[in-house]
Amino acid sequence: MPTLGVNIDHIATIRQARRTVEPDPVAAAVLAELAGADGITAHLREDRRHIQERDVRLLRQTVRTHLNLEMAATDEMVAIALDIKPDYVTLVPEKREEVTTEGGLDIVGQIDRIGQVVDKLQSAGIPVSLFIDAEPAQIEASVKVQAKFLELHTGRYAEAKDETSREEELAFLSKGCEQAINAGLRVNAGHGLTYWNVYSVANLPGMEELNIGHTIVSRSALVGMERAVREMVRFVVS
Ligand SMILES: CC(=O)[C@@H](O)[C@H](O)COP(=O)(O)O
Ligand SMILES: NCC(=O)COP(=O)(O)O
Repeated sequence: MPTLGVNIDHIATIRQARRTVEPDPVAAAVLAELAGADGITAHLREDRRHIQERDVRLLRQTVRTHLNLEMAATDEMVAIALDIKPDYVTLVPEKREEVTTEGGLDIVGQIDRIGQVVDKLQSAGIPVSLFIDAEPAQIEASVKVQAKFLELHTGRYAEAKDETSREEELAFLSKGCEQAINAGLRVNAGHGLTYWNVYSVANLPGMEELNIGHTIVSRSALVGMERAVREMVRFVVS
């Protein structure tokens, strides 16, 4: 069975809604580890809409499991990664206007650039994972650039509207997972996974780690609501 990497981006999204200091994603990472997370994932977006550079620097000092830094393959991000040295980097595609990451990274279309970034990071001792759709050509290209890991994008599976398309998407992920493992890559997966759809992906043979964020942050806001209100009632009504 795979391990669980907890993505704490959307704790930071709540903080950035007020540009204040709470809730701190670094504190959330500590609690996630205490609850059994095997790794912590944070995506430092170019537009800094949630995670800030300060968060990644503190996470580097405090995370006791492993820190997976998701980032675009830009010079700015490569410089930050080389300085902070996360346990591994996941290269992801980014569009400023998107609500969330749409589709996987196109390795085929920018093989030279991705190859250079992978080489630069891995030569500095930072293993690289590529966040891609489970397309055979993208997997072959990922082997060519000598990435250590793939993260298969599970967004289409998660958003499937009916059982038939969900099964098709699962079969697509399963084939991709098998192709990548046979080619010597290690395979993670993530995006849009929830308490309701994670089971089948977690059972794909050879899957190493699932990175899950939004659904965990959403649930923590709800399961924590009663306690949070009770605590405030004690201060207000006394
Ligand atoms: C690449 C990816 O899947 C994660 O970064 C996750 O989606 C959280 O970040 P966003 O919601 O900002 O895309
Ligand atoms: N790479 C996927 C990730 O880190 C978490 O995605 P989500 O669960 O927030 O959709």
